[in-house]
Amino acid sequence: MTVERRADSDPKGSARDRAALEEPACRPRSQPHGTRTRREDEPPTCPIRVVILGSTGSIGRSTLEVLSHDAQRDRRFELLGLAAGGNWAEAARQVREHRPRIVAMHDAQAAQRLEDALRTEGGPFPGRDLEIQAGPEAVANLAAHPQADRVISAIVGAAGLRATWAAVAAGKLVGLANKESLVVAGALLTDLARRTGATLLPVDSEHSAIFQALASGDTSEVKRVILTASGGPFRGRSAASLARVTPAEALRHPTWAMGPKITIDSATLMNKALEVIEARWLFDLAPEQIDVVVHPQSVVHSMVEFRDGSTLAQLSPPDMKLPIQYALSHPRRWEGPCRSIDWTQATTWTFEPPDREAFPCLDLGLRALRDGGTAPAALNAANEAAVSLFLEGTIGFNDIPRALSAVLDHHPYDPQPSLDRLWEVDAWARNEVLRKWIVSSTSSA
Ligand SMILES: NC(=O)C1=CN([C@@H]2O[C@H](COP(=O)(O)OP(=O)(O)OC[C@H]3O[C@@H](n4cnc5c(N)ncnc54)[C@H](OP(=O)(O)O)[C@@H]3O)[C@@H](O)[C@H]2O)C=CC1
Ligand SMILES: CC(=O)[C@@H](O)[C@H](O)COP(=O)(O)O
Ligand SMILES: [Mn+2]
Repeated sequence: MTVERRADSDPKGSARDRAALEEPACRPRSQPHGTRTRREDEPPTCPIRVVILGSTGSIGRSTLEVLSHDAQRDRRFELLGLAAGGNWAEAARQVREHRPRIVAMHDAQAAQRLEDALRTEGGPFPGRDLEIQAGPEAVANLAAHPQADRVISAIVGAAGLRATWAAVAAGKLVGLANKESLVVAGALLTDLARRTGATLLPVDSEHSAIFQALASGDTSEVKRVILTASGGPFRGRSAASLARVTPAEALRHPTWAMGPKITIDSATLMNKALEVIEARWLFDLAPEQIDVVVHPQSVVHSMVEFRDGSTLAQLSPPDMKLPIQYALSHPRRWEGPCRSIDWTQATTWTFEPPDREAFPCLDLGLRALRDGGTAPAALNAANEAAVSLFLEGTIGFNDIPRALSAVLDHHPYDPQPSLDRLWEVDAWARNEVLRKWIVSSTSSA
């Protein structure tokens, strides 16, 4: 019998069950951030009102699939609101199918197009059944909505920080996919969570795996965590052979279907660099306690090695709906749309060290983590700018790490930046990449 069933039949559960449910998010006994609140100590009260930030993206759409599956069975979730950037057509489709009460579009014109489309096509009627809001403040307000029980933060890039910040400031349970929030402002965001009682529940598959494996222990008992990396589409290739790879080739991820920015990050291994920094803040680990191993099958999502020599891992077929659902149901586990591993099939899982020469972004991330202060924010902004330039064909694949290295060498370092300072450095780094790399690519053309 599972803990879940016991707790259902006896609302108070056994002493052991109650202790299990009292484990706070991300730091089973000694929290890295967030103070334990009564809300976290208890199983979620249904229906759980959900807000999805970045609903039109890959994680956003997977979250809606989790909610759809639930709507046909258990009705444990209720969709309160959606936020997106500019894709009004997808937002309109989502509104018709999922009937949120609020939609916030970052782009004001997109909000108007959405409203026009819904008025002409029928369905939820703007102003009566549906509130449509526009602009970055509307997105942040939705993230902090008083009726939101859980907020899935899945806007891509540093652009997601403002809404993540608003949700954390409002003391929410935040399912965090937007790793860049922690990369840019990990110290400030986790400090804010500690003060407001907010909880960051990892959605990123590796961090969800670590979080799940940690349930049996305590971060003070952890020797190290090992993040798995697929190795991306160019695993096994030399640096020289990567010089002329195209965006289309880099977008062909071997195991995951994701948005374009994170897919390029996977190809450069920058995604793993960002994830090392994310793990540092989620689990309050020293940089030396975070390792990376390449596991091309993406079934073992990460491992925790404890002091006694035991290693625990979390395994499942590669499908983001599982960590998303766990961030929505934690501390419970519910039936959902994900299948489990088929143990009747002969299979081989392999592990190998990452190639740090061909993929220098990994070590650039470690360098930024060790430097601390503004370094990770500068690195992240430079990466966002460089990935955009690569995707539009302006720079080559190997120019991405070159651009990041140049920004780390020259950025105006501040060891203890305020949030405003971090935004200044973010703008400086983007500008630096555009200035230097666009000028050099046009002069060499
Ligand atoms: N995809 C995955 O499997 C995984 C993703 N992640 C992380 O989750 C986040 C989202 O990734 P993914 O879903 O792949 O990205 P996508 O590119 O697929 O989606 C990005 C979403 O962000 C929205 N958006 C962009 N800018 C803004 C803005 N300024 N205000 C409001 N919304 C905005 C987009 O809206 P619109 O399209 O309407 O403009 C879209 O809904 C990233 O941080 C990524 O690293 C982590 C682990 C796995
Ligand atoms: C699904 C997920 O969590 C991604 O961050 C994934 O890890 C990307 O794959 P890589 O391991 O190739 O970076
Ligand atoms: Mn990941």
